[in-house]
Amino acid sequence: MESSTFVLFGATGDLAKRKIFPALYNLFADGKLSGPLSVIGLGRRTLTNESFQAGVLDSLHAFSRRKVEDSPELQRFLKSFEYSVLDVGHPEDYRKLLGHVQRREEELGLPQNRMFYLSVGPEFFGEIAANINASGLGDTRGWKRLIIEKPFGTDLESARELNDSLNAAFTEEEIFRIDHFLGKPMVQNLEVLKYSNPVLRALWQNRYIANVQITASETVGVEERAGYYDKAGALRDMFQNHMLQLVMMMAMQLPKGSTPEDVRSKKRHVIQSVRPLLRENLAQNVIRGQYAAGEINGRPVDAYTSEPGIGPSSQNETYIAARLFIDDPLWDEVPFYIRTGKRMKEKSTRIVIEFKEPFNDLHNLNRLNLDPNLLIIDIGPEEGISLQLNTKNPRQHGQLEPVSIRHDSANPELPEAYENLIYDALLGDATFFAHWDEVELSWQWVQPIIEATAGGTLPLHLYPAGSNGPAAADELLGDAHWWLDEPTSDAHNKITAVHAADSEAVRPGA
Ligand SMILES: NC(=O)C1=CN([C@@H]2O[C@H](COP(=O)(O)OP(=O)(O)OC[C@H]3O[C@@H](n4cnc5c(N)ncnc54)[C@H](OP(=O)(O)O)[C@@H]3O)[C@@H](O)[C@H]2O)C=CC1
Ligand SMILES: O=C1O[C@H](COP(=O)(O)O)[C@@H](O)[C@H](O)[C@H]1O
Repeated sequence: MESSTFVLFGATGDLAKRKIFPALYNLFADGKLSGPLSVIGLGRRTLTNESFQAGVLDSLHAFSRRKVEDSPELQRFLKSFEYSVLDVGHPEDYRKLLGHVQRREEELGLPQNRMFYLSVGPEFFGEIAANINASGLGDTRGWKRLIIEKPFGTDLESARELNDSLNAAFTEEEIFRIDHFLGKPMVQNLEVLKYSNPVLRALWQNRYIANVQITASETVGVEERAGYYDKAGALRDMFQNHMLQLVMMMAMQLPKGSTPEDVRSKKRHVIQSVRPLLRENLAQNVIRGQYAAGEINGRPVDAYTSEPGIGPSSQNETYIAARLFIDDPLWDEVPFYIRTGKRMKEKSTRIVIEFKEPFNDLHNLNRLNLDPNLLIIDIGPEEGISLQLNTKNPRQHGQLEPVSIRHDSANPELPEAYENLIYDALLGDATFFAHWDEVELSWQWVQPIIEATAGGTLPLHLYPAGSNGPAAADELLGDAHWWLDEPTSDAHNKITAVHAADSEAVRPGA
């Protein structure tokens, strides 16, 4: 890897503290950052280099997966961090920054490779890119790259505008859009699983797969992010990006030895082939939900509308589920059920593949009523793969029963998503970053949901905190059901009953 300067906008913020500093430290400690390191942190507040370095050290103690002990190496790492005051809207601050970057390049003998990481609100992205261009920061004799965080726009139009403003200063090849789900080891493993296991590879198609279920459930609520979340909702916070990326990663098929371009082209093909949502049947295919008061791990929790910073009549969704189809011969008529929500029963990101049971079709007189074979891919917080098979139980008169074969791959030594992604960006490998085409096509697909929500035609279903989501989401699956949902509490059963009897529990749109 060629050495570079890492210019971090938003270096005094939450993401820098929780994810970016620990990721850089772990890469450094693993010996993955070759040559001298130069990180220049930016923010409006005034900090000396020493106080900035002390903040970096605090964040390592709090968030690094690796134990942090004082050593000459640690001191060397901390000394590579310097700080400059920069207000996004002040062009003179960028000229000052250019002087700072050049001074460090000379002091450390660094090539003019510059990584600009925008860990600031998306409203600043366009202005920063323009100022990088205008100030000369982008005129390098080496490479320049831009890492940006989500959210990438708030709808199709704003995403296009944002992309145009970035393209004025950076080419698509220079832009690395982070979707941290793509940095998770098990997501990165998905493709390998398929091409290196002939058994799975053969089964990865509509002939054998009955349906695919992708769940990202969380027990946390809105926390301190009311201002952002009440506008974004689950649709923009998780669904348009992380969930649709998981669909692409799950459904694409690649030959071994594929290039990053092949991966992106296959992903584009998948998202392009997702059958468009029609206004007429949107409510049968998409379920929006919001958590009511409930109980999580034995503790009572408030309704979303009672959370600090959220209005009592908020119509924002904290849960969304959808049924979608991919119009491609490999996936023809295989439903993909996807859902994500806050304040649910458990924290879990998981893909479940339900295989068809050829003997259980209606015309077969020898129906066995077997449980289907399931392939379960646990992405987090526990990582692992399980296969559910049917076998005879000799102690139960040879009765058939399901057994699970499981491999747990959790390992605290494994790099975290941000480490993987920052490392790849430094190498210039864009495989696990979202290409603009994927982002644009994802917004295009969710646009009818945004419009129906704004027009009040997509109802908002309440679900009790601590449940598996609104009962209406079960109906998406018809005769099938969500696999591996933990049993729900009485509260859930009660509210399900209320759903049926009392239209108060289903709020029509705003
Ligand atoms: N935190 C998280 O877990 C996640 C965050 N993100 C995204 O990452 C980005 C950063 O989030 P987060 O760290 O949480 O946000 P914070 O609000 O914690 O930090 C914002 C940062 O931006 C800087 N900043 C704000 N205004 C200006 C300005 N006018 N000029 C220069 N710097 C400015 C602040 O510095 P100062 O106050 O010193 O000016 C601060 O360093 C956002 O886009 C967010 O959506 C994405 C996924 C997860
Ligand atoms: O991007 C986001 O992801 C987190 C969930 O990520 P995970 O890695 O903890 O599963 C979510 O809590 C947050 O609202 C969202 O912005």
